[in-house]
Amino acid sequence: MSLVTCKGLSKSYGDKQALKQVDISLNAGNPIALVGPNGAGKTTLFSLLCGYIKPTSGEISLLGHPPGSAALLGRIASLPQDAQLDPNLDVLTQLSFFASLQGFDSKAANAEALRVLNLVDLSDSAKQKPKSLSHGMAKRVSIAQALIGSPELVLLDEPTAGLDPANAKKIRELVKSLSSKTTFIISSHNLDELEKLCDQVLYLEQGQLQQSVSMSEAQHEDYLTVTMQRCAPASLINAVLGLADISAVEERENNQFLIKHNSQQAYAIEIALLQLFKQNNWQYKAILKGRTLEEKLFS
Ligand SMILES: Nc1ncnc2c1ncn2[C@@H]1O[C@H](COP(=O)(O)OP(=O)(O)OP(=O)(O)O)[C@@H](O)[C@H]1O
Repeated sequence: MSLVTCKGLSKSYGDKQALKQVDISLNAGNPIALVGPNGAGKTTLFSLLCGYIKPTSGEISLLGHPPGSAALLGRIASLPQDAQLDPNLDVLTQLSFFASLQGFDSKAANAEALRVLNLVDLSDSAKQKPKSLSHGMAKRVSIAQALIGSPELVLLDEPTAGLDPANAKKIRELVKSLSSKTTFIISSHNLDELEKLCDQVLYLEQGQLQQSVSMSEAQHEDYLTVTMQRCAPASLINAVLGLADISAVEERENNQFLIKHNSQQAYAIEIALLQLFKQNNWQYKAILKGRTLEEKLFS
């Protein structure tokens, strides 16, 4: 069964049309990215999926049910961009309360709250009140809240925004580790992060779904992306262009080069590149099959 289906989905706020005729069909599986510039309609789409707001026109089905239906209780959850914790209740009490709203009895609700706190590595903070938590810890508590009841679908609106790299990494690892049972849809402006996590990327712009990119297809593309330590770009470009089956080499930021080839066997190009680097004593940082997400979306 399709996890999420949207047909002709539109949403207007007064005369501002935030979403325009969006069609989406998503299946359960690896995390899915939702990308787009500020104001593109990402939060509006999440709010519609959660049933917080109603579409102006069009249809939405989640696991075969309309948003907000009782059949979805505990099966879908979200981390809103501006998620707030109750300042008066300690973390464990509020998570237990949310678990009890899902039907857990008091003992099970407590156990479930501890389970999700453990998932976000905050068991030791169970008795803390939100004001004593750092921004990163508070975000992790909100993510824990979204994980109560092990939902099948979790919508994360900018889950790592404002987090330091170590906390952001923890969130990514958590998402990865839960991905076999839960499908995450993640809205973020951090393309590097999404690239690490997601297989499919939805790109919204001015309320319209402009692209749906599959990251796994990248491996079948005729591109390699090479990031060098330090090098003379002109020499590198000339030398790579001199290899067999190379049709173009373009320089990008930070010593990154996009290499387009027309070989059926990408590995032959990789070997030739490594030999070239050795001959010239050039050090590389990374070789990526295909193009980066940024390249796919914006070039
Ligand atoms: N409650 C509202 N009333 C009026 N206009 C709104 C409302 N919510 C959103 N909008 C408008 O709808 C458009 C889409 O907003 P939305 O918040 O969905 O974008 P977004 O992609 O999530 O942006 P960001 O990346 O900045 O979070 C914007 O032009 C925004 O100003």
